[in-house]
Amino acid sequence: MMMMKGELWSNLGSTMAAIMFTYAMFRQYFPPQLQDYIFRYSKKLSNLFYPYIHVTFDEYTGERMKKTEAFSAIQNYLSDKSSANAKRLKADVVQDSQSLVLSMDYNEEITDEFDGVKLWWSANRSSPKTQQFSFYPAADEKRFYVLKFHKRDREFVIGTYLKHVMKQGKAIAADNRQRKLYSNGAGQSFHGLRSSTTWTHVSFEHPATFDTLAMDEKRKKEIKKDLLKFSNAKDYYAKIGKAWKRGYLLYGPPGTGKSTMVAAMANFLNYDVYDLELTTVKNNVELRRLLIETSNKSIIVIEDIDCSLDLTGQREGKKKKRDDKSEEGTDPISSMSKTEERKESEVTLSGLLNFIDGIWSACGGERIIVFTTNHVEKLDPALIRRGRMDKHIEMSYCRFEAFKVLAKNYLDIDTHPLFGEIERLLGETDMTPADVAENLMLKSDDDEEDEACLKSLIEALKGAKEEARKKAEEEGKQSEETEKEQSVNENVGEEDAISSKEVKENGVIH
Ligand SMILES: Nc1ncnc2c1ncn2[C@@H]1O[C@H](COP(=O)(O)OP(=O)(O)OP(=O)(O)O)[C@@H](O)[C@H]1O
Repeated sequence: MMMMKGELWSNLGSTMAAIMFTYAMFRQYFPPQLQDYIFRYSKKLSNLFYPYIHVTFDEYTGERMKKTEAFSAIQNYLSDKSSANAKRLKADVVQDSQSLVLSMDYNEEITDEFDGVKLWWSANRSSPKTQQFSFYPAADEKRFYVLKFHKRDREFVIGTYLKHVMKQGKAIAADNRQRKLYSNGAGQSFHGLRSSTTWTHVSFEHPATFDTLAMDEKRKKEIKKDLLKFSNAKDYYAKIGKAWKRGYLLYGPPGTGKSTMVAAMANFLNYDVYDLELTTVKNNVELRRLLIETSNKSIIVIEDIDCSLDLTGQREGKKKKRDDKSEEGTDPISSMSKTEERKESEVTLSGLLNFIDGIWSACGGERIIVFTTNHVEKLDPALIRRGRMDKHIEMSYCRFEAFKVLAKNYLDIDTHPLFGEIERLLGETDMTPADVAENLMLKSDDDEEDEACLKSLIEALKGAKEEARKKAEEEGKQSEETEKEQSVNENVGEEDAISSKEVKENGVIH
């Protein structure tokens, strides 16, 4: 046995020596052109017998070194398969440093199978010219994926498989995407000079969904259908030549769930949310800049539109008064800024409408704009006409259907003997879902607590009903008194008219 091992080593040694000797002879006696020629043809010859095709996908492309969409999609596509198949993995932090994603390490290969066809993916990087020890990749290091498949599958891979990889990769990216809530706050201020407003963001983690939204099931279904239809209608909007945008107007009393509805919409469509606070936007120019900066797949919300926009021209007047007051005795720098601010125009209704119809329509797509208001009657019809606000949704007081959703969310119950009384009271009393929810908040884990919550809701509903009755009574009394006063005034007016007539006729002047 020992003898056989020794023989093997000596044979290997002599073979290596023979190869090296032949290679040295070849380099020494063959001219470089001939060497090139021989290499090229030997490669062609070997290709005849090598049945595989290799496709390379670089991470960056072009002079501006833009990250390729294909690389990102492949990275996402392979992340799932890598964690199950690859032996060596590397971990990356994604989603605003909140979760780890595993992918195959460099020089690792994994096998994929699609429709019975076998393919091999490997992750690679080119060795940098400037070698130095560092945790960070060298600037000239290039990363790329290589796909290997049999040449008989060429058509299938190019026509079907790669499309599947791209689609899957993009879908995984959309699922993993950490959505953001943007808000426009004032930028840094320098010596009291306010700089322009900018978007700042935090991750969007509102838990509201259509399942937790207290609303009639039929209306929820209708809204979800409308949203889905919009998000899948890219081709339709292109065909009819309209910008891929949709406007929603949410109106109803405070606490009926307008903000909750926006969150549910964003979670349903997987969109970012831009909370646009118009009162901090200096003028139309700034508004235009902010709107242009919004990204696709987003909901732009303007809450309480009646309070934040100069719909009646009163805002300017109020602001001027405020500025005049505060300018008295202020330092020169801050008073200069206020004078400048006043010279610039405020955000106006026409400015906003122009952006909705014009600029906003011309840049990007897949955007929803939502206006919310507690006083729909105050809004200018021009702002909410169909075409601008395509869908008007009334958020109303809590009725029994909506209550059942809240009872399920808060108490995890579908039915209870007290539901009958609650249904009757909700039909007779106006209470917002926010107030109903307040009563359903559990104070302990006690099983008895469900009943206690429902009883406290019944008491609150009875109280609200009584209050509404008293209010209606008082209002009735007041209107009676006003009517009486009016009729007295009318009588006095008539008497005065008669006496002045008499005076005229009798020609007596006192
Ligand atoms: N329809 C609803 N479904 C579920 N929860 C609701 C609903 N309406 C209100 N709530 C609860 O009440 C709270 C306040 O609701 P929300 O802020 O959405 O009301 P709003 O109509 O936007 O009020 P406002 O006009 O004052 O901004 C929410 O945090 C939510 O818990």
